[in-house]
Amino acid sequence: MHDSDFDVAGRTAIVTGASQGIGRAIAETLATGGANVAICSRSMDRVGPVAEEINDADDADGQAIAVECNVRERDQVQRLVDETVAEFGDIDVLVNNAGGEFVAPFEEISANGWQTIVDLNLNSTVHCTQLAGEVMREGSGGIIVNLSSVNGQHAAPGESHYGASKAAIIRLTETLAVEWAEHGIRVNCVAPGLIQTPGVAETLGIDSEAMPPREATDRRIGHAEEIADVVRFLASPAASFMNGETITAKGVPRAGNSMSQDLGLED
Ligand SMILES: CCC/C=C/C(=O)SCCNC(=O)CCNC(=O)[C@H](O)C(C)(C)COP(=O)([O-])OP(=O)([O-])OC[C@H]1O[C@@H](n2cnc3c(N)ncnc32)[C@H](O)[C@@H]1OP(=O)([O-])[O-]
Ligand SMILES: NC(=O)C1=CN([C@@H]2O[C@H](COP(=O)(O)OP(=O)(O)OC[C@H]3O[C@@H](n4cnc5c(N)ncnc54)[C@H](OP(=O)(O)O)[C@@H]3O)[C@@H](O)[C@H]2O)C=CC1
Repeated sequence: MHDSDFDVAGRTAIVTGASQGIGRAIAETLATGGANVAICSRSMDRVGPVAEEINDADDADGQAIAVECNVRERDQVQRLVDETVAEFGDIDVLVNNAGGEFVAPFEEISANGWQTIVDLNLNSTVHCTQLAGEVMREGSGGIIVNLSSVNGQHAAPGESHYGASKAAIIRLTETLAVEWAEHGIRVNCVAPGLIQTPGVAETLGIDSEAMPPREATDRRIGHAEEIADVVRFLASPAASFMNGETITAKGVPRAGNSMSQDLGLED
């Protein structure tokens, strides 16, 4: 009989952008599964308490450290990598989660506005992957999970900069899966649909108290934990034959078939 192995216990994972939302849920899920997590955000005041909560939780076997790191700054990413190795000895898993956007028509996005979103989503993923990847290539390999978006798979008005950066992450994932296979590194991607997070709540004013449960299959917004569970699968031996893939997790969108309808950008 085959016994599936979804175990992440004893692994060391970096999760970027983990002070709230999807990143926080990923860190908590991996730590509950016994992984040690190095989590970062731009503010120690915001990410520090998340690490404390993980370390104090009875149901989380893994340990957490918090690092203040703006992933747009390569030297700060190097510090994140160095502090992770100093604390836990290695890096087995990298989750490139930090990201964000503003919604604006293409003609209204300034050169700096475009650069900001490409830096935040794509170039940050490059910095983290190159610097953590160096540790993985010199060691015994590793697993990289990137956060794209359904807006990286399909067009949505107001999302040209975000969509382009998230689409590029999908192609980067596919390319690195091929280039780094010989180093024992698997690289995969998750493309979430609309997920209830503080970032989205702020943008769309969605009330988290009114969230339908995970069991609900009809049109709804997703829970951050529903993305975290996909990441945990990709970070586990159960996903050993997954490489260069993008898993879409979008349920049935609330307003129809696209996130832009949810955002009121399309009829
Ligand atoms: C929502 C559904 C899909 C979900 C996706 C998610 O990721 S969900 C969760 C994700 N959560 C979030 O996304 C969190 C919410 N978003 C944010 O925190 C920020 O908007 C940011 C991270 C995107 C940029 O922050 P920052 O402090 O680094 O940047 P800054 O303020 O210094 O501006 C830099 C440039 O951008 C320009 N610009 C900025 N806004 C607009 C606009 N509305 N219109 C036009 N332009 C705009 C600004 O004018 C400036 O250019 P300028 O004038 O110098 O030529
Ligand atoms: N929510 C959704 O519907 C969807 C989200 N996604 C993607 O999932 C990821 C997480 O989104 P979500 O949880 O909603 O986002 P939130 O805005 O709720 O949280 C973003 C997290 O990233 C951190 N962060 C932002 N900028 C930086 C930076 N420069 N350096 C380090 N950390 C940073 C924030 O921490 P702090 O402010 O403390 O720095 C925060 O912890 C993003 O990549 C997003 O594009 C994709 C599809 C849909």
